[in-house]
Amino acid sequence: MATNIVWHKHDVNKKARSEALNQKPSVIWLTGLSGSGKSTIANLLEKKLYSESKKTYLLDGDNVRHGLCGDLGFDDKDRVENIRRISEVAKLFVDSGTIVITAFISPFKADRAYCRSLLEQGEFIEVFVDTPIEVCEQRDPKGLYKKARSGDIKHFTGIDSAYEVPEAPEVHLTYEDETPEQTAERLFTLLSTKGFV
Ligand SMILES: Nc1ncnc2c1ncn2[C@@H]1O[C@H](COP(=O)(O)OS(=O)(=O)O)[C@@H](OP(=O)(O)O)[C@H]1O
Ligand SMILES: Nc1ncnc2c1ncn2[C@@H]1O[C@H](COP(=O)(O)OP(=O)(O)O)[C@@H](O)[C@H]1O
Repeated sequence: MATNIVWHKHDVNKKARSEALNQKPSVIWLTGLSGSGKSTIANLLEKKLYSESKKTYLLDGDNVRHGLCGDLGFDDKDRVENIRRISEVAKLFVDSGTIVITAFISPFKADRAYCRSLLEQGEFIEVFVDTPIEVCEQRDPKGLYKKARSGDIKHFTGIDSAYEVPEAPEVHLTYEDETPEQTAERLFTLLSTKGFV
């Protein structure tokens, strides 16, 4: 625990940075099972925002686990720490004026709520990518469900590790509704309606 530390207030702040970028920062937090479509949707949404000259950053589970969270595994304790670190990073990006998109399974309600609690009212937009496990398992883009079923991977979400369904997400996506492109377009429209872009 760090002690004897004080918070420094800087003159160039979130408001100034946001005005310079002509956008309002936020976190679009995609949550759902492995293979539900988080990365696909996140990537398309970022491309759309980028094409509109918006400053964005995409934090993606697999990528972050190569570096910042490379020391963490997949038991409950490590998942909690994973999302805690991501939340703190997302907050820093928001302070920089950036629109952050995150694509983590983030299976626990309390951890998603933690990120929300770090931000200002309205800045956290929870998007539940509600693809049933049968569909995710059929897609199995990385072959992980196969490995989990055969016991090669332990603590796999939806098989022998929990996923707590969001109770009141800002956006609830059911996989049959639309293509990933249409979903990204809809999320962009939502950001526009809410005045973020
Ligand atoms: N045991 C187990 N359970 C779930 N997922 C696993 C596991 N082992 C490896 N992987 C791969 O790690 C990606 C999930 O990492 P996250 O950081 O998003 O997970 S979590 O939010 O901490 O639960 C996940 O990525 P996505 O498929 O994109 O969700 C998997 O590729
Ligand atoms: N409506 C949809 N939304 C998102 N992904 C879809 C959809 N339909 C099919 N897919 C496919 O499902 C797979 C989802 O993989 P991915 O985006 O890596 O999921 P996750 O990041 O949640 O693990 C991709 O191969 C994607 O092309």
